[in-house]
Amino acid sequence: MELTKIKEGKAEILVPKAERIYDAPVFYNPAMALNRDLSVLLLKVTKAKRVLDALSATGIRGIRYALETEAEEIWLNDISPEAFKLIIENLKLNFNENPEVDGKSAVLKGEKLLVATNKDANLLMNEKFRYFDFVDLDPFGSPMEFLDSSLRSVKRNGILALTATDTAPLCGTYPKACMRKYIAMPIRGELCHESGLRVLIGTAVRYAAKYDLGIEVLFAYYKDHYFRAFLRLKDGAKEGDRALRNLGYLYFDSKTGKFEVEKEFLPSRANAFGPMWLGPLKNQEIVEKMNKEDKAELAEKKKVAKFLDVVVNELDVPFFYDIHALARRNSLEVRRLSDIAALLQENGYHVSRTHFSPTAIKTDAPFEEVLKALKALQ
Ligand SMILES: C[S@@+](CC[C@H](N)C(=O)[O-])C[C@H]1O[C@@H](n2cnc3c(N)ncnc32)[C@H](O)[C@@H]1O
Repeated sequence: MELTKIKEGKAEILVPKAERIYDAPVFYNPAMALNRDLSVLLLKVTKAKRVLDALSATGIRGIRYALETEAEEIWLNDISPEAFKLIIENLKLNFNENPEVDGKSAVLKGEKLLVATNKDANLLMNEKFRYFDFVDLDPFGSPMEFLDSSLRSVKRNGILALTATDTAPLCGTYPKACMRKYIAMPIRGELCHESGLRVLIGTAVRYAAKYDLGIEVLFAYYKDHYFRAFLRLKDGAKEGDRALRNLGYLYFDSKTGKFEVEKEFLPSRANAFGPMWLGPLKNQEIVEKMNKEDKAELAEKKKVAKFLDVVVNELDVPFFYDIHALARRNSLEVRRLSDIAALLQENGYHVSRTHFSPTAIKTDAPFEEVLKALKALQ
């Protein structure tokens, strides 16, 4: 395999040379640098010590966690033998020491303990029962096939980080695939990214509940065609019940763009989308701390700062009004978000931008008020 050296954050990583990322024998996607940056910030803020990068590929994620956070014991795993070899090379490159290799595992004991393994992630996570403070699942497509094992492998009160790149099922392009993977009905159209994220979290909540675990969403977002959720497990049957009470359904009138949500275990009406998580998508203290962290060494510092600014100021209410879609559905002209926001604020409502869409607002105003504001500006 022909390799080239890249730098991301504090890590130097050997990655395969390839025309297209999916042709490479070991996967590396530079476009996911922001995903890794945000994960580094969250790890720094939550101070997790024992971390598993379960689907590690080149090792870049786990190596960055070791170099850029307070994590003390970092495991890097991949089922591919080529990836395992490359992880070992990348450990040597970044820590200037040779790991002790024993078959399908390699250990590097220095200031931090680094363990590379070449196993099926499900097998490893089941072996390491309630062992990790933080488990990161960053797969091709859906994380669902690893979800059960990861819930066993994270300590009770630990953190589970999920990436899902299967946006076509979660955004309703392939509803059957969403029903199979997530046991939920997705929605298409302007709300699909927030809905897809909430379906992903809702599924994790339902899986966790059977272990008498609840979930707190520390931070969840959609960006660049992927979903990401950092979920804190909460120990106990009561916590499981509490999390389930945040599940519910979305109803959408495609003629007007009016949406409604209901927090119920079962839908009360026909044409419901879900079940999905309708609770908060962030812990305000955590995202504010992430935003205050020093970003100088991050790979995408400017993009991270811009993105977190929106997240920190975003109203944490389910769903938003995409002004372009609202105008189109109601045969109106598009008007500036700031003008609509000003009218709503004059009437005592809260309004913010949303990271889900540059052409949308989040507000606690009812649909009719938002429509009235848009009409008043015609
Ligand atoms: C999207 S890549 C991971 C990218 C990496 N996390 C990063 O940030 O660059 C997914 C990886 O999962 C590995 N993989 C797929 N199925 C696996 C399994 N059952 N157990 C362990 N690794 C697996 C693949 O070999 C691949 O390297």
